[in-house]
Amino acid sequence: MKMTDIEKQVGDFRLRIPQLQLEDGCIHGLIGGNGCGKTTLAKLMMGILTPDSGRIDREGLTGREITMTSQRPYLMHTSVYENVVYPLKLRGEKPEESDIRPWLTRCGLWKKKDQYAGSLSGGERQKLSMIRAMILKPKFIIVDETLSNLDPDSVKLFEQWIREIQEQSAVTWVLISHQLSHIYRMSDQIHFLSQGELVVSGPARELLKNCGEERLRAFLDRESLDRT
Ligand SMILES: Nc1ncnc2c1ncn2[C@@H]1O[C@H](COP(=O)(O)OP(=O)(O)OP(=O)(O)O)[C@@H](O)[C@H]1O
Repeated sequence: MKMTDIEKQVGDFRLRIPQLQLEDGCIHGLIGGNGCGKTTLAKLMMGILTPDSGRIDREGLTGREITMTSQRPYLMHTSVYENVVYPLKLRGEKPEESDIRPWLTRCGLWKKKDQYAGSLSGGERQKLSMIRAMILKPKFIIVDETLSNLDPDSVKLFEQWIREIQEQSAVTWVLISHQLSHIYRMSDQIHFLSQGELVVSGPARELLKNCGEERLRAFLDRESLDRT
């Protein structure tokens, strides 16, 4: 996906993306402070928002090939199992229990398959939201702070899962997170937003270890101070 000269106003906030290239089949980390525009940018990628000006080239991706999960996932008022099955049925598929079981088993939710989804814990809801996105086998997945409530073992599990999917099906991932260690472990490319502007993009290791860009340097210093 490629964005050029994008501007988008929402309320008092203005997002500016001069140039953003999201290479296919890579894991992209989208970072920046609270309110800098990460979710707004993700919604533009998804097509939930349209830009006021500029161009988005989705390079042949159709709407159903792009999926987004959020920090506070919207779940249907039914069971865990039905929450996974429903989006597949909407696509005209007729999934068997044996299609669903491995996904829920791997993240520990199979034993809760008949439980009302609204009664899940915050972390369990996030896991269910990830499953709902991944099982649709999209080509482009945006994960907006969706792993933020997971315990370290569960984060590891999903990190492994994301890598497997990327390697097997060349899926493009956009990970939005304030957990820089997660971004550092996972990302091929980093994109840093500051106050509504895309400031710098590039290879993750280079930018996170050794970046001369002043605003990114200051952001990384503040984040690591917050963690001590
Ligand atoms: N519909 C809207 N109306 C008015 N302001 C909005 C709207 N949507 C977003 N904003 C504002 O745009 C700014 C960017 O919001 P956005 O959710 O994109 O930030 P973010 O980088 O994802 O933040 P965080 O890290 O806190 O999740 C915020 O100041 C927010 O209040």
